[in-house]
Amino acid sequence: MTKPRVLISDKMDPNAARIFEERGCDVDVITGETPEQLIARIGDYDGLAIRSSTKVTKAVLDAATNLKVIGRAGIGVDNVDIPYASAKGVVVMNTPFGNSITTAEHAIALMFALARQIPDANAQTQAGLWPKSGFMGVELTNKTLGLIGAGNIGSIVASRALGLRMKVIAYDPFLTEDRAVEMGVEKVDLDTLLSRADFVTLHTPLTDETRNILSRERLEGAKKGIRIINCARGGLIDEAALKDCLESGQVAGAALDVFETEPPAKDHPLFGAPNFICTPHLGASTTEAQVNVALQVAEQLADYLVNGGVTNALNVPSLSAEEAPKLRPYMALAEKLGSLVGQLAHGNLTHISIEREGAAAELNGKPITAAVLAGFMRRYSDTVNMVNAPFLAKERGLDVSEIRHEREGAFNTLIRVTVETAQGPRSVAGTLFGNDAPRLVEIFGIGIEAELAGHMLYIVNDDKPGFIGRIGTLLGASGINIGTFNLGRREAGGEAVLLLSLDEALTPEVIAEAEKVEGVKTVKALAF
Ligand SMILES: NC(=O)C1=CN([C@@H]2O[C@H](COP(=O)(O)OP(=O)(O)OC[C@H]3O[C@@H](n4cnc5c(N)ncnc54)[C@H](O)[C@@H]3O)[C@@H](O)[C@H]2O)C=CC1
Ligand SMILES: O=C(O)C(=O)COP(=O)(O)O
Repeated sequence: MTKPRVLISDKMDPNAARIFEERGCDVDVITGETPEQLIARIGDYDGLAIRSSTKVTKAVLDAATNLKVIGRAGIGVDNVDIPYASAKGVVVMNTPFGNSITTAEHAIALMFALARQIPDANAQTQAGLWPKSGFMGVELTNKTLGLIGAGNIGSIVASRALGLRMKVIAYDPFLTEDRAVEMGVEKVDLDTLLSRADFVTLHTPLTDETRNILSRERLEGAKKGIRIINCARGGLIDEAALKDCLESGQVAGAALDVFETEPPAKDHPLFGAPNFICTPHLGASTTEAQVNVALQVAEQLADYLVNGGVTNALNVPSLSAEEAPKLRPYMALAEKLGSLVGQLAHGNLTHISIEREGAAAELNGKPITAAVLAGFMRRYSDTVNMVNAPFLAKERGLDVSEIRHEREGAFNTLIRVTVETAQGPRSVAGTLFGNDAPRLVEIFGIGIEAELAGHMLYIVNDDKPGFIGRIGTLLGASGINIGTFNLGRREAGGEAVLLLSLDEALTPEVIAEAEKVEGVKTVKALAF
């Protein structure tokens, strides 16, 4: 088997490359390239490991013809076009916790630096001045800190600020009252936060909702003398308005680790503004955090490329280490059932339902549904996988329903996939033998027991003596070897189904001959 190839395109702790190699991947570390250079190179790789410098645009993804997974050694993924990656079937993962303490500590460091004007005082002192009277600071104790975004980093900042005896208030539409109490913060709306906070610190992702969240209007309407820290993303604050507010004294100080455009232009309007300090996107830059995220991203990417394990993915249901071994045979079964129904059902299919019965009902349904859709959507495209199948299904207007039956039926675990056709509903169902061997047990209402693999021949016929012999003779005369032979029928003498696994693909000529065999109603070559 050829080894998966991984490109590390941003500076990363060397542990990442080591882990990739140990886990059976070929790895290249090529950083600092232009977008054009990356586009020229990316087609060679199965995996891409990045930080915030590499921009994974539509053009990069179009050129990434072999790419299966992108791993962000860090948290923010606004540098990746995730909807387009999803449409292309590329998994996007991040490392959601590896640098959160480090980034929270940077926000606290910047808060102290603002309160005591440390960077300026340091520069002037080292320049030979002794500006003891020019740097009157403020205490943090008893001041109010306003958190915008109270997720992982925001909550660490809150705990540190509470330790500094600050009062912490938070604006986050997804923060529950219970969680706010647990964190020791007061949940408020954004206007209240800005009217009460002495310091404001931002910890949200950059999204359409959060872009420009500190707009000119909000900055001008905030409590006079507020101090602002942004270790999240440029684009959250109106930079031109911030400069005006610093100059007017409306904002008493601002510390930015991130800019709308990085690196910012040499003549960025904020440079030189009063009480403005900045760092070059250093929030995650500690030895500890960089080792954490490098190890984690390499483990996650290698696990996906080598074993199909999915951890911390942003566009596909994750499979935890505990559930992955249990779910994998179900996903194989689900994909085969989706593929079977997709190959057999005719016409414009607008509805698919996925029922899980018995033990299957207890499992995480999302990966199972994604696997059914991956199999099913192959009737429309060869490049479908679990990542893009749900998107493609939505694009085609396919209505997907999921049903759980806790009770067991004839099998202790079962998945049934049904599509609505012009002739009515058509179902196939399968189970696992010995917990890990997928088996088809029902096809369009007829009980059968068959493996679904490789090349297969599906025939619906009248249940009459001599039929099996005639088909066997035809295949033998055509030089096609039969692997397994499975039969099912509605009732004796009624409609019957024959499902054969074959050692090679059927030719159109053999199919045409099979259609002529007496008693045959339907013939279809299947491939899994
Ligand atoms: N400067 C740096 O080097 C680093 C920056 N970051 C940035 O920090 C951000 C936050 O990271 P985490 O706390 O780990 O993410 P998280 O996902 O744990 O928390 C984000 C919080 O923002 C909240 N949120 C979403 N929309 C909001 C809105 N419209 N208004 C207010 N709150 C909203 C969410 O509910 C969530 O609680 C990342 O997205 C990343 O952009 C992260 C690491 C390093
Ligand atoms: O993890 C994040 O979101 C960060 O912003 C860290 O960025 P970096 O990996 O230091 O370029």
